[in-house]
Amino acid sequence: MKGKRSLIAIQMTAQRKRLIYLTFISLALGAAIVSQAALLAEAVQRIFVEKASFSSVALLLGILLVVMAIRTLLSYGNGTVGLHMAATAKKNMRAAVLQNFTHASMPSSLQGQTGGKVSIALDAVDEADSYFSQYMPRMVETVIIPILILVVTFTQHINSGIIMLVTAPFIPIFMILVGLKTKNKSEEKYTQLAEFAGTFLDSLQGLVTLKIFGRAHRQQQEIERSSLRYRDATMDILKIAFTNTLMLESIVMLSIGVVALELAIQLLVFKSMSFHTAFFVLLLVPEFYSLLKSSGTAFHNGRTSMGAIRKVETMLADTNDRNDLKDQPIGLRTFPKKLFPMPPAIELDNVRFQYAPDSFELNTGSITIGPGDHIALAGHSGSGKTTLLHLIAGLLKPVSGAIMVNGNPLTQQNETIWFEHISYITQHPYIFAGTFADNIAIGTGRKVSRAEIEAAAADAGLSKVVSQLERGLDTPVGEGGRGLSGGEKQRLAVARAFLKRPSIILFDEPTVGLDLHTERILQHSIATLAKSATMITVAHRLYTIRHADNILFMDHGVLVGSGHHDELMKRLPAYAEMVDVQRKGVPG
Ligand SMILES: Nc1ncnc2c1ncn2[C@@H]1O[C@H](COP(=O)(O)OP(=O)(O)OP(=O)(O)O)[C@@H](O)[C@H]1O
Repeated sequence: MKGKRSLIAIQMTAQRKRLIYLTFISLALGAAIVSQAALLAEAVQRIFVEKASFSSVALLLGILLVVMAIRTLLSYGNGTVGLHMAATAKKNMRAAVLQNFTHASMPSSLQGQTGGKVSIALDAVDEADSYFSQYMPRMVETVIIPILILVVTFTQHINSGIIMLVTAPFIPIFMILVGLKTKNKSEEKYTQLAEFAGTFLDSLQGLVTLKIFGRAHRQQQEIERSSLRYRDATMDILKIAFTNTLMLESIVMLSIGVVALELAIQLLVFKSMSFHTAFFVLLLVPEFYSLLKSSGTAFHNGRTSMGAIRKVETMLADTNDRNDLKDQPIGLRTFPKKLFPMPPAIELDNVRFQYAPDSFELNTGSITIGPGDHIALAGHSGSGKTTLLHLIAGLLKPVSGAIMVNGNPLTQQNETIWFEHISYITQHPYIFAGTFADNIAIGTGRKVSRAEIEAAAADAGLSKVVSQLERGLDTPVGEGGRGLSGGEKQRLAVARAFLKRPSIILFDEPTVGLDLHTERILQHSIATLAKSATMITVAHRLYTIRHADNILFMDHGVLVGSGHHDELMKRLPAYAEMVDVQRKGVPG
């Protein structure tokens, strides 16, 4: 965040033109307010003091009406400019948040609770509204109009001007004191809301697990506690708002009273001023304080908004830091495509990786993967197979060492082009709410025909499953693949890969759960897909390990050996032991 401009400053610069409009409208509004008071004072003077006929003041009253209409229009204009500013600012902020989510690196996407992120993207951005729609227009008005009124008052009656000058600062001082507290409270409110949203979504998604473990009631209490914390934070802000209003009203009433008293004494006791001047000043004084008062309310809303904007800012800064943008792949146009004979040769040169300091560490040593090789990553649970797969995929960045693709560092490849060549079939592929066909079609960025989707489904061994469904490929699938078996989800992922025809297949083999028939279908489809591709499999089945061109055997984050099955059986006791356990325990 150091040296970076705040979100508000960025928005203000982007909307400089509207700020200039606000300034001019406020100037005109100030002039209209003073003119209205002057005309009204003149009309009252003529009608009630000088007893002038109606026809002689008709023109004056006409002008007064026009000025009042202009004043209304200017107020409306100020509000409209503020609303436009708020709409643009919210649109920009939401776009920045969405851009941040879509460009987030793998580790960054995995951090934090989904519900919390959604709440910041929606609620916190919405809360930013009043900063631009109310706070800014009122602040511009407050800087211009009260000064204008004060100058006019001084020219009419110095004593009233002095009273106004002395009492006015109490309002901003009070606003600042309250505002500081409000901003902190508002940040707290958004932390509570994000926490509440996160807990709520998490509980909804894990409802079945919670019920099975008899934790539903306890989780319900946790949601209740979380919602009460949010309520308390909101009530704290409301408490400040009510106290704020009470204090502001008191200051304003008292100040107007003092000026009115002073005017009355001058007019009636000392007879040192005319009725016209006294009435003119008396009309200006409430305008002066009402502007300061409304800016006080706007200030409170503005500070609440600032707390929300600060939350958005922190989230953007956090993910930016984690994404480490300066290390992101280079731009699309600068990438030379000829460096990409596919499938590529991949080399790992002493790659070292850690998720966090003092945590699990991965050291690969030197690994070479030839074009079209079928590699099995083997090792005990937690030995770092998936981490290595993510490094090769470019989803994680090495702390030191390099992953070279066709002789070029992977970190310098363009992410979009690199991902165009990869299919990653995880154990739990994400299935979106939609139809089978929609879910298969996302396998490629290009437009695909129905025939292509049907062919991909058939290649992935889904034809039988689909034919048994009443609506076939148009059958809706629940969010997160609800209603599909683990094998069906993986086959859907394979169908996506058939559409894409990747040069590199990264496959996280299912550890458990598939029946022999489904497993054969899956193996067969993946073997077809892998014919013209490099395939790197996190292998749990002995069958897969034995048939690999090369086995990379990992132990506690270190690549302890590589080679063919027979070779490793002779050379590596740890490998032989793992195979032995597999043979005895798990069907290979
Ligand atoms: N996102 C993460 N943040 C921090 N540590 C992680 C993260 N992902 C994995 N780890 C840790 O890194 C180590 C290696 O995990 P990894 O998933 O690579 O092992 P694995 O060999 O694939 O295991 P399995 O066969 O059980 O899937 C483990 O100790 C794990 O706790």
